Amino acid sequence: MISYQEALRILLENTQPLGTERVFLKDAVGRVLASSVVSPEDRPSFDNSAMDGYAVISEDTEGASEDSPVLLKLVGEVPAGVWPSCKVEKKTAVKIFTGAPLPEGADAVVPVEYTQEKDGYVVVKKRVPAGANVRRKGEEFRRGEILLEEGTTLRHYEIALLASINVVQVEVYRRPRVGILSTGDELVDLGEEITSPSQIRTSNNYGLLAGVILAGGEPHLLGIVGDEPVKLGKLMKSIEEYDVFITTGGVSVGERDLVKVLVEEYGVDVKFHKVRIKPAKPVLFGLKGKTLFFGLPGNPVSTMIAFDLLVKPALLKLQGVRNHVPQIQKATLVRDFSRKDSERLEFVRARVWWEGDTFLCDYSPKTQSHMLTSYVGMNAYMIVPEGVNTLREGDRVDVILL
Ligand SMILES: Nc1nc2c(c(=O)[nH]1)N[C@H]1C(S)=C(S)[C@@H](COP(=O)(O)OP(=O)(O)OC[C@H]3O[C@@H](n4cnc5c(N)ncnc54)[C@H](O)[C@@H]3O)O[C@H]1N2
Ligand code: MOO
Repeated sequence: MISYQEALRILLENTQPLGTERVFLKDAVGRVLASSVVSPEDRPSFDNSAMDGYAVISEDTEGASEDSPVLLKLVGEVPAGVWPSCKVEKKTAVKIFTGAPLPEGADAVVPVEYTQEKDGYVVVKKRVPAGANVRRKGEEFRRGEILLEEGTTLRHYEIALLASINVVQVEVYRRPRVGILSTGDELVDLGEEITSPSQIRTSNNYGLLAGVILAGGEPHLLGIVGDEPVKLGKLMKSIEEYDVFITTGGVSVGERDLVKVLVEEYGVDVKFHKVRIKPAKPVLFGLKGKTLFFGLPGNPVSTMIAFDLLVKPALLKLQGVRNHVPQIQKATLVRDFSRKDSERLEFVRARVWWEGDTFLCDYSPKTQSHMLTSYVGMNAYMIVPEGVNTLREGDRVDVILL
């Protein structure tokens, strides 16, 4: 059985970014840039005021204070959006508003709070050095400068920046199309009637749907199949219509475990089956043509963990995200943890929080792989290394934020 690191390596080696497309900026939220964006202009594009106040020649304010103010003649006014028609000359000032272009001759702005207007003059009660409260042309960035690198995920900050340089459409990686299929004779879909006490409600396909959306993919629910070879065969033949195909259940060692048989019958080239992780040990990964095929274990927590640790990094890499591997942080454990079996790297649902300047970690009392409530109120996985049975209060532990 291979380690998680080895599984991740094999998976990412077989995962390459998808093609690209152009989308309108308003549809690009959460998408990943497929080419770097270069600025077509300087920002600011002209010298302008950072404050409401008076544009002045800084030297004219020399020595100005509350007790000995200086008097400057008011020669005009520039609101934002208007190009100044007046000039600032020695011993004069121009009334100016935030964002308005700095008139010729001025090199500083006195905020309105330190002034008083009187009979066509401004009383200046504070000295301002050259450049004070002025936003210089090109001080933020220059025309021709790379503003956003290829591989950047577009959050609201990047969308605002792109709008500010008039990017109407943007080149992004295609979203992965993800087929999601639940297998199991015992499963009953949402809203359908349970007709026998041995049946259970499906949750994996809906959990995966949500996970795929949050990871930037486009989920396609393919429903549930039990022991229905014709339906299953038809679905398995459609694998290559998707960039990623996920099944849940039937991947373990039981005689009735379908997926293992199916991958052979339908020509999935299996790259690994079983990883030394807990839960989700029986996870299977392979390729059918260019499609990434994941057989996730049926236990609901195992499905979620296999998704977070393997499927999600692949989805991110398919979209061109640079940092696609789960990021590990350190936290201080607040309570002893112990387990009997130490063969596998274990991912325990946990909660992390700051207390003063210490990042603390506690874990869910529910550690088993059929208990979805083990996620309730939790925001991290606490990682228990292979070969370790006990973690002590005060130990620094590895955590992955959910
Ligand atoms: N003899 C052994 N038995 C098992 C082993 C093993 O090594 N030897 N591994 C165990 C581990 S670990 C896991 S995880 C499970 C995974 O098994 P399968 O992937 O074959 O999953 P199923 O048997 O089909 O189902 C397991 C469990 O999950 C429930 N399930 C399935 N699909 C859904 C769904 N869509 N929504 C909600 N719950 C679902 C199913 O009813 C079962 O309770 O195998 C262990 N066995
Ligand atoms: O790996 Mo199973 O996922 O332990 O429950």
